[in-house]
Parts: sequence; structure tokens; C-alpha cells
Amino acid sequence: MPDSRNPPEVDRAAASRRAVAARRERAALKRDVTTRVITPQDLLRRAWAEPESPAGAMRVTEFLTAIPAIGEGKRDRILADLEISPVKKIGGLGVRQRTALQAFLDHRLPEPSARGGRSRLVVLAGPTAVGKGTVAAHIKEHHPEILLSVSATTRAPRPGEVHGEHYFFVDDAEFDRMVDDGELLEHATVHNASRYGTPRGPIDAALAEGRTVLLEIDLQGARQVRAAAPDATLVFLLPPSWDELVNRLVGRGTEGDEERARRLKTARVELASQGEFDFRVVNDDVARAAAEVAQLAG
Ligand SMILES: Nc1nc2c(ncn2[C@@H]2O[C@H](COP(=O)(O)OP(=O)(O)O)[C@@H](O)[C@H]2O)c(=O)[nH]1
Ligand SMILES: Nc1ncnc2c1ncn2[C@@H]1O[C@H](COP(=O)(O)OP(=O)(O)O)[C@@H](O)[C@H]1O
Repeated sequence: MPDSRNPPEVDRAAASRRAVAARRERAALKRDVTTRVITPQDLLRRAWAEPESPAGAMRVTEFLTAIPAIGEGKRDRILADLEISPVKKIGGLGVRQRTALQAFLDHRLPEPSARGGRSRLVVLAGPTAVGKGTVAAHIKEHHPEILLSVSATTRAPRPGEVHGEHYFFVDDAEFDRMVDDGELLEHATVHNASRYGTPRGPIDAALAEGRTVLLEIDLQGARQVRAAAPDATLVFLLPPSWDELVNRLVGRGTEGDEERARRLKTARVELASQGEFDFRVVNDDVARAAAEVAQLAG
């Protein structure tokens, strides 16, 4: 629409500047898709929310070739399969074509999960008695596809605990040997008492098969995993309230008064570290919290 206040050449110059700016924005968006700064689905969402935006003004041909796995030959076959004309702009696609394009991408290039590009090594930590063991056991029962790592420990087995299932119960000398031989991904002395460590072998094997691995370990261990594997997913389990945390510790009845007081002191310090974690999950209801952790892990 010519602007009546300006002579035609001023309009033309302004229009040409706008066209150059729009081209630049489209090129930047394409780069973002190619370099995976945004997912192709992100770009479609922007285009369809605002068809006049640079994303909406992008041709489907440009969009598809911006995706690393798609060259020109593949692009033309995809467009033919989806019955989309190569001259179409993303913002101008009809409902049926939008649905077809979206379904194609979701099938061929599923978006990264909530982990946002993080690895399938998931650490669940949190203060004493928040319910880490309970939530991890729930996940083990309901998500057999997730490997729950079995730690080595120097503490004595409790009644009912099975070697190799709950822990690998080892003596100090064997624990030292595992540390010296580099068999542990991380290890720490927990609650100033026994030593605990995560055997590396089963984790590496499961990750190589594309499985998710869950470590239920203490804060010191979580920090070591972060240092050794910066792309690990760190989840901090929170109690619904401080009073509920105290109730759970007392209710479990596994510690005497003195030990309980010591653990609660540590718990205050540990709660203050929650900002170091990628995700926080409140353990109000075991099944709900477990589902949330499993979803972050998937
Ligand atoms: N760093 C580290 N901590 C662990 C490991 N395995 C268990 N823990 C932690 O050790 C603590 C004690 O666990 P446990 O002996 O089962 O006793 P409970 O938590 O008092 O029932 C918990 O905070 C666990 O998260 C491990 O391999 N490494
Ligand atoms: N969501 C929950 N609601 C109520 N009680 C819980 C919940 N999760 C765990 N508990 C209880 O709290 C206590 C501590 O749980 P536990 O799994 O041993 O904690 P942690 O492994 O973090 O030390 C246990 O008695 C457990 O049954």
C-alpha cells in the first residue's frame, strides 16, 4: 500500500529495506534450525502463531533444507508425499498440510524431551528421608526400561537387603580397590559413616544401548557426576514442607535422636543446594513424583 505522504521512490526504498531485513531474519531462523538452537517444530509453532512473521514468510522448501538430515532430493520427495506445493510459505499452509507436516516431523525428528538435550544419565538426590529410595523403588517397579544403578557400599546389609540387588556390600579394602582401579563413577562418605560409590561398568553399557540410567545418590555424589558428565540430568527431590521432612525421618524410625538431629542439620544445608540442579520435583505423592522423574528421564 503506497504511503500518500511519501513520493513513490521513498516507498520503494523503505520496502526494499524491509525486504532485506526480513530476508536476514529468515536466514537467521534457518541457521538456528540447522545448528539446532531451535527445533523445526519450534519454528512451525512460531510461523503458525504469526503467519506474517519471518517464520511464517519462510518457504517450506527453505524450511526443509535447513533441517540437517534433509537435502534437496529428499525435500522434493517429502513435499510430494505430503502434497504440499514447493511455492508455499509456512504461514500459508492449510490445516491439512500443517497436520501432515507436523506429523512427519514428529515421526522423523522427535523433539528432545524435557531433558533438553541432556544425557540419559539421571541423578536423583535430595535431603535425608525426603523419599529418594521410595521414589526410586517405585520407578524400578513401574519402569523396567530404566536401569536403577546398584551402588557399592561399606555399610552392613540390613535385614532383607540382597547383595547385588539393593547394594554391593563390600569391605573397606575392596572399596579401596574399586576406587584405585577407576571402577567408580563417583564415591563419597555419606552421613560421616559408610562409603558409597557408583560402579561405572553397568552404566556405560546401558547408556551405550540407549537406555536411561537412574542414580539415587547423595549431594556430594551428584556434584561429582556433574563434574564427570556435565550433560547428566540432575533432579532434586523436595519435601512438601520442612515439617513433613521431619515427620518422614521420625516415621521411618531407623535413626536414634542424635543421628536424626545430625541428619536434619545436613538436610538444611542440602536444601540450600537445590539451585545447582536442572529440575526440582516435590515428593508429595510417591506415584506422582515418580512419574515426573521418569518423564524427565525419558
Ligand atoms: N555418593 C553416593 N551416595 C549414595 C550412593 N548410594 C547411596 N547413596 C546415598 O547414601 C545415603 C544412605 O543410603 P542408605 O544406606 O540406603 O540409607 P538411608 O538413606 O538412610 O536409608 C543416601 O543419601 C543415598 O542417596 C552412591 O553410590 N554414591
Ligand atoms: N510421598 C510420600 N508421602 C509420605 N511418606 C513418604 C513419601 N515418600 C517417602 N515417604 C516415607 O518417608 C520415609 C523416608 O523415605 P526414604 O525413601 O527412606 O527416604 P530417603 O531415601 O530420601 O532417605 C519412609 O518412611 C517413606 O515410607
